[in-house]
Amino acid sequence: MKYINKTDAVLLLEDGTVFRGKSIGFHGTRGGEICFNTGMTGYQEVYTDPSYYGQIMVNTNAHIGNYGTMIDETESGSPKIFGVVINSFSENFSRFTADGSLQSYLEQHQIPGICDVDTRSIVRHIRDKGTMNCIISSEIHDISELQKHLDEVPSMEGLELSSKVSVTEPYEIGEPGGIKLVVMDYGIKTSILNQLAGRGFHCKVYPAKTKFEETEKWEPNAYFLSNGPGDPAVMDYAIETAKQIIDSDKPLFGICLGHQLIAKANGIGTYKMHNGHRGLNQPVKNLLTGKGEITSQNHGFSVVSEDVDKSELVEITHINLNDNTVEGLKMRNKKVFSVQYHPESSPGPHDSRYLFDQFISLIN
Ligand SMILES: NC(=O)CC[C@H](N)C(=O)O
Repeated sequence: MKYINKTDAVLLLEDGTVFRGKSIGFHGTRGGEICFNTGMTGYQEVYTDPSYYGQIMVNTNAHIGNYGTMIDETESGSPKIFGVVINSFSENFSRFTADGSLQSYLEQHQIPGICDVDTRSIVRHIRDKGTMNCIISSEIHDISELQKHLDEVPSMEGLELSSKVSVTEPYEIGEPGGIKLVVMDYGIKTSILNQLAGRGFHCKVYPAKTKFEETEKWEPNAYFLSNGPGDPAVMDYAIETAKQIIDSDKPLFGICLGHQLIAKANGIGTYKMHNGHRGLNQPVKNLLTGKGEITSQNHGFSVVSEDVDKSELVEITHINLNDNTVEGLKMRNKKVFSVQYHPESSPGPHDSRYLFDQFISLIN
């Protein structure tokens, strides 16, 4: 288990904390928002989830890379994370279906990383101090020099990123003849589309900034707002689209960023969390059924619970059992609902996939 690239690497956090380790992936320098994912499996799905665009990922699972990479396990065409922070990185891999090593995958897509660092202490540090920016480098070892590059990394708060990861042209997926569903692509994961198409939806996926009037020309039966990166509060164009869909009275389902946009369209605020929820075992309670579900999550912003309590139009359907944050919403007199977590759960447990069936029942 040896690395091709054994040069020294540095991880510098916004508060001046320095971690030193070895370089993995692409030899270079890149900054982003540091966050951690507690999932024990699924590193490739996580790295290719477009919602992670702009973020540098600390994997709390100690061993990463040991089962290689496989093209069928991507959530988009390329890794969207800006960098990786790993404890024990394995360049060798063992799985007969793998088509390459994680090292070559990261190199090919120019994603830098650092390994041989104490990821437990990094996570404890950012868990206490909160989310912040960071920079990884295997070429600049002088901290004051690296600091200048880190200063140029924008804050995630106030950043619109969906237009950087959305498709550029509309395309269709699923069975013609099925329920016609407009999917607004704010950075959609492939497995969400697979869940929808697999249930017989005929989806037409539109670029993030497509106007509602344009999507209506296709005469859809329902709408879907996808997950995606960035701060929902500054996505005026998408909030406007959500308002128009709601006014049209067509059924609407939103996941993660889509959920936050539905909240914003109803005058409910969002805020940046101290630390986001990123992992595969977040406990959620469905308040409508009283049942619990273990969920897959990836978000750094959340919906203001007090604003929902004051709203006459919207109610909370799901809450997080760790911290009571809002995990699901529905509109009282409309066929509109959303969840903050990821029911497609790739990776993660499949407890929440009933929500896709619920969407079909709502439409019918
Ligand atoms: N997975 C997502 O859609 C993430 C939504 C949003 N960018 C957040 O961090 O909260």
